[in-house]
Amino acid sequence: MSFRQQPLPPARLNRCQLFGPGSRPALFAKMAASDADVINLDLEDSVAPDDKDQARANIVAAIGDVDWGGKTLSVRINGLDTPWWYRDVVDLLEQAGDRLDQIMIPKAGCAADIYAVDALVTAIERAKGRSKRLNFEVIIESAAGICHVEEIAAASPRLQAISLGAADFAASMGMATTGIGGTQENYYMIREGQKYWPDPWHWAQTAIVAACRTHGLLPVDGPFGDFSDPEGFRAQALRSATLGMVGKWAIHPSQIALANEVFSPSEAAVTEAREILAAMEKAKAEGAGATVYKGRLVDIASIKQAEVTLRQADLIGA
Ligand SMILES: CC(C)(COP(=O)(O)OP(=O)(O)OC[C@H]1O[C@@H](n2cnc3c(N)ncnc32)[C@H](O)[C@@H]1OP(=O)(O)O)[C@@H](O)C(=O)NCCC(=O)NCCSC(=O)C[C@H](O)C(=O)O
Ligand SMILES: [Mg+2]
Repeated sequence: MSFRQQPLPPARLNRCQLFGPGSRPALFAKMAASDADVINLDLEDSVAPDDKDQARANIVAAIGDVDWGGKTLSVRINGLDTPWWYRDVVDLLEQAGDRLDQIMIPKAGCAADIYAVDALVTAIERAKGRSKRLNFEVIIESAAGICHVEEIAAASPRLQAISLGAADFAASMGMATTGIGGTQENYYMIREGQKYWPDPWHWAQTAIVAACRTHGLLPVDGPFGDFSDPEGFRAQALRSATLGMVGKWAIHPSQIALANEVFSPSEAAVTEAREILAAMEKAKAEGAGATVYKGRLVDIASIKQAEVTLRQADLIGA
């Protein structure tokens, strides 16, 4: 371990982030009643340009009017390359109540993008005497974003989470696909006549996980567009969880239970984590730094691995 300790991410659940367009207020109560840990009301790409003002007004009203329970409530503002984003920030901070927990900044390309939003938010918070600090989450979904992901992760103490936006990322990278996440038909290898399909999102995901873990943020997998393919969603989510991501977006209610299941440690995983800690306690009492558990090596690093599972289980109350 470096002299500098790796900070822990915020201690809150982020297994599923449910999105809904700000232009469809009829969905808001359904989103609030769902099992998603995080709600993302959208002002960006699911809202047509002509509907931006109405969507913003819908969201400002709903932040106070709807009972969001214990969920993390977030609004995705428009990108910094549009004429809408500053009005999104101003209206949300000046007109919506304190229930709003965070805003999501899309298409972050460099640390200065986050700095700019931070400066505006900080000024409004001071001017209006807002006591609750607004948090940020960002989406990495461009070539510039992935190149600068580490500086973006370090850009503001308001930052809590970073997601991969597979659709815009694919477009920005010039990837030959219109799929949003998941297996890509033409991304295959051949061995002894058999095709197999590697994961084209792997590199971007691991870069995001590393940047988040370095700076104590929550790494999140973004959308899986084909909501008629639950097995495809589950496969993608399982890969993301294995790589260290803590959750995934849902762009349809049918994806919420899948995300919650994949990003909640199973009973067997929790039992195994507890047994590893017990085995290491025994080893320590006997003066050993390593021991054998179920025929395999466990050592001091295994304690930290087990603690990852147990921290998540504690948050869920399992
Ligand atoms: C995808 C949808 C447009 C589908 O809407 P709809 O046709 O209404 O779906 P269903 O008829 O199957 O709905 C069944 C019931 O579920 C309710 N519903 C639908 N969507 C939601 C939702 N998001 N939250 C809560 N409840 C929802 C319907 O009202 C039906 O209810 P009932 O009649 O009572 O049974 C729609 O799901 C949708 O708009 N999804 C969100 C789209 C979105 O926000 N997209 C932005 C995020 S993805 C992105 O931006 C890409 C990213 O940035 C990147 O670059 O990768
Ligand atoms: Mg996007």
